[in-house]
Amino acid sequence: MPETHVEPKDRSAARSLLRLWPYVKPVRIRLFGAAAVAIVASCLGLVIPLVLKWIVDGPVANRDPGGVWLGALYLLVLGIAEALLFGLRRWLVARPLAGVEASMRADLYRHLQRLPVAFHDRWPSGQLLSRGTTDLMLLRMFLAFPLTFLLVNATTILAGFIILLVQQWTLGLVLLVPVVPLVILCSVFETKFAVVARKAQDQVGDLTTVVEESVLGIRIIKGFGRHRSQALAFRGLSQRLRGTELDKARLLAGIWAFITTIPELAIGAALVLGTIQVADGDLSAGTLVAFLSTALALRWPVESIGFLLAMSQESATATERFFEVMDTAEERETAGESPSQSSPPNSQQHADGGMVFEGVEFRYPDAESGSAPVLARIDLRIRPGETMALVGATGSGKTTLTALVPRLHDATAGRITLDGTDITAMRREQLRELVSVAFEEPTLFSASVGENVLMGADGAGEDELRRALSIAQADFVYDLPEGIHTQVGEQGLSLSGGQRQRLALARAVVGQPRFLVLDDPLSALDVHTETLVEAALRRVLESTTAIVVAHRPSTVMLADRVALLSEGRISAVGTHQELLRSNAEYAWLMSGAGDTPEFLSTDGMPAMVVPAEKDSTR
Ligand SMILES: Nc1ncnc2c1ncn2[C@@H]1O[C@H](COP(=O)(O)OP(=O)(O)OP(=O)(O)O)[C@@H](O)[C@H]1O
Repeated sequence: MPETHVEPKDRSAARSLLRLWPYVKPVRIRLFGAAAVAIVASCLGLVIPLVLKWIVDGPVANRDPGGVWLGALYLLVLGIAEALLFGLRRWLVARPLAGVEASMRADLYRHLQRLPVAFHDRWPSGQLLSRGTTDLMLLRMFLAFPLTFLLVNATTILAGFIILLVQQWTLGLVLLVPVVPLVILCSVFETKFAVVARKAQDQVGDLTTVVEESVLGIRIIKGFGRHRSQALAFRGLSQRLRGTELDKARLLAGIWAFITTIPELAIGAALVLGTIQVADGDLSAGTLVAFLSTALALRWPVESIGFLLAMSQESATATERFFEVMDTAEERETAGESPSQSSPPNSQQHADGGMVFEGVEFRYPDAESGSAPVLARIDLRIRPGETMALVGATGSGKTTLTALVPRLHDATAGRITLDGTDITAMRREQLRELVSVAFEEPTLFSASVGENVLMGADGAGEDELRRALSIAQADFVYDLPEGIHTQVGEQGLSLSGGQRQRLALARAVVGQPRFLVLDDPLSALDVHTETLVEAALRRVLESTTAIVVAHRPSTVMLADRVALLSEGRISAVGTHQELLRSNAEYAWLMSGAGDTPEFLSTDGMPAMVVPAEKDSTR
């Protein structure tokens, strides 16, 4: 089960939240306008006690019913104005903040597309999903509510205390006493809450990963009857999240209790002192009523500070989680030339054309230091128009080698050239126009069959689509309910493995690429379909330079020559027949499991390994 929890660094919530400024800047006028409207609305609430004082000391003391009615009318107008202004505030922020959320989400998605494959290998998908959904929703809510109300409430509290001190400064000082302990308590609360907020948000990410894996792997779970153990594991994770949420609730309840009780005690003390002053004739009854009403009107702005701080902490955590992804460096662009200078290779210009690997070495970024590289000293030349099969035992590095050509990973040493141009000197878009890929595990997207295939080439039309479908022997699509417009489900689950592979193959050939990289693309086809696809593919391969990972002799037959990969090194290059005759390991790999060719040693291991052809790069 994935579990990702990052302890919050020694950080300031305000500094984290300030990073949102570039997104907020375009809507700042509306946001500040809404805050100003809310401040006016909130301060209108503070005028109500002053009207009460006027009613008590004036019309009530003078037994003037007309004055009381007038006072009531003032109160009604103030109440309606307050409500309308709060409504206006909400209207002002709703649309721009939805826009802020959408643009952050779009940036995150675009960035994810540009991050190297190594990043996606490392990060659980649920962590990325939760950052793009729950975290961004939290941030929209923060900008709409806590951010404004922290400002509004702080201003209201300040204005309220000025009114209290002006009315009766001794009683006002009594209410100011709790400020010091409350500030200390709030800062302790913030530190503790930051830790659990981060934990909870990371746990939501872990939970999302499990849900996603379970949905995608539902066939395996059902097939192996693992639903109970999966459910149990899921329950374990959700219990852990529940525990963290309860920790959050406990902290919030604690701060809430203090924030409510301490000011109440101060108001109680002010009430007793005020009553004594009224009895002594030092204070008018109206002033005491107004003083207490103002103090009570400040209760909500003070009490709300607890959960506003909590929401701000969660939002600071969400901001950090968002920028953890956004701060990760995108794929490196061209090393030497600037993108505008680089031009696609021209096979006519280069005698040294084709696909050439020169001293290529590769080590995965997360490999242990000191461990052997996955690929080492790879020198291989695939001539223009030639098809090279790549054969090797499981784990020998075939997929890794093919992934270097479209730069899904960058070689850690050496270089790869296409028709004489170093692939690192090309823009990635150019490179990926030149090179098409089809992997053993074909991924289809939630789109129509046609759209899935046409993803392989910009600007290709229906003619190219039909040609590609024909090459890949994917004519079955015309029998689907809506032909090429049939939507295939997430990952094409509604299609068989062989059908998906044929569509992935069609996608690889639709753009008639100059270079093709096929990672065992026919493994899920029945022998008859495989024969048909091979016949059509042979025509395509004639006009491209291709590298094809092959596990079976039938796939090897598509190739002009074969390169044997042994433990990350090219150990032999030759035609299928040559290698069958001269290389025991190759013969063993091609013979199928259980077969023990006569030239293998008695322990079943290859008796000899032919070294790589000296001139394999020529
Ligand atoms: N993302 C990764 N991070 C670290 N190591 C990896 C990663 N992907 C593959 N490896 C390791 O690299 C080695 C070569 O893997 P690769 O998938 O290239 O082998 P392969 O020859 O294609 O195997 P197969 O025939 O089974 O598909 C293996 O030891 C594998 O464990």
